[in-house]
Amino acid sequence: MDISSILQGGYQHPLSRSWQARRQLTKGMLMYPIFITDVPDANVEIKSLPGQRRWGVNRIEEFLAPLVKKGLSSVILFGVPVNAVKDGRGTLADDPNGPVILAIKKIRELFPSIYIACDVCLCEYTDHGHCGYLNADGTIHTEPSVARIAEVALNYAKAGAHCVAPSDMMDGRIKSIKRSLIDAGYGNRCTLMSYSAKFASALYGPFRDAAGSAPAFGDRKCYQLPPTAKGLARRAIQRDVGEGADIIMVKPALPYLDIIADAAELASDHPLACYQVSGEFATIHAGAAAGIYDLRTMAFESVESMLRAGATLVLTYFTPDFLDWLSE
Ligand SMILES: NCC(=O)CCC(=O)O
Ligand SMILES: [Zn+2]
Ligand SMILES: [Zn+2]
Repeated sequence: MDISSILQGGYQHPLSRSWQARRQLTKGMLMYPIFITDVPDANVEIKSLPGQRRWGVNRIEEFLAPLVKKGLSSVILFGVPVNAVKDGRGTLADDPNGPVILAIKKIRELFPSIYIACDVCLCEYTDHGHCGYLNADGTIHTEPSVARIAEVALNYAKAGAHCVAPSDMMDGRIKSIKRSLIDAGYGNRCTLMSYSAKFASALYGPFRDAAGSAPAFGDRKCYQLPPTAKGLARRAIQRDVGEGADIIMVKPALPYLDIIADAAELASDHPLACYQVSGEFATIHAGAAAGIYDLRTMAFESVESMLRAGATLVLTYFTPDFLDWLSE
């Protein structure tokens, strides 16, 4: 055989196979999405997300302590009001006695090593379930939405969040959040991670069930990106870099690897996150349960593909599993 034909000599050993990766999955790249409810003692199974639960603030220690021991380094918080009454402005989002603010303080106190990010959006807290304020005709009213989202983000920063991550997709919110963080003295104390390219995806189904955030009417297609929209995604990424985002995110992850690769090129000097969303996680579980593949092998393949595309940080419900698998 010709010299130039032979590749297999380069990956015949597990170690030389590991060198083929530009970037290896490590525990520090994993950010774990967690659901905190306003029922302080809650520990409730989320049926649509295998192994995931809604926790009350009083249960955070028992929930996180074993994971911290295994090397958990960061979480992203989602508040789930189940008792309180929602309104049009999402008052519950930054209620000083609401689940997110209380959880930030509790985690800072119990686990000072954990990096705490907070999802910032209004959909879990508004009576209409949309991510911003609405005009009478149901369209998004951008300016007051952005002002309110910036207010919520600042209140999370004041409570001690290391990172605020707006997922609402309102135009101009990155600039507005950055400005309000700086003006309040948090510019150098809080990271701004933008869900820059968040697509209107079928894969959020289990999350809406978990967080109670399904829109009461209509859909999110006028603010989340159309799945076909490579150009809009590239423009959103460039805009958010220009508006002061510290981290860029693409979401969902596996069906949008080309967008991750685009973001790696357009925001090459930024950390790049991707979110393996609820439907991706549930699908991998369902496929494994159906005997299509081995769960662990598929979980690694999915996340390693994201790293190959350019991600440096992965938000995933597989985090507890990876902490086990990466410890072996
Ligand atoms: N802001 C979070 C979502 O919109 C959904 C995430 C998921 O489906 O896991
Ligand atoms: Zn939302
Ligand atoms: Zn959301």
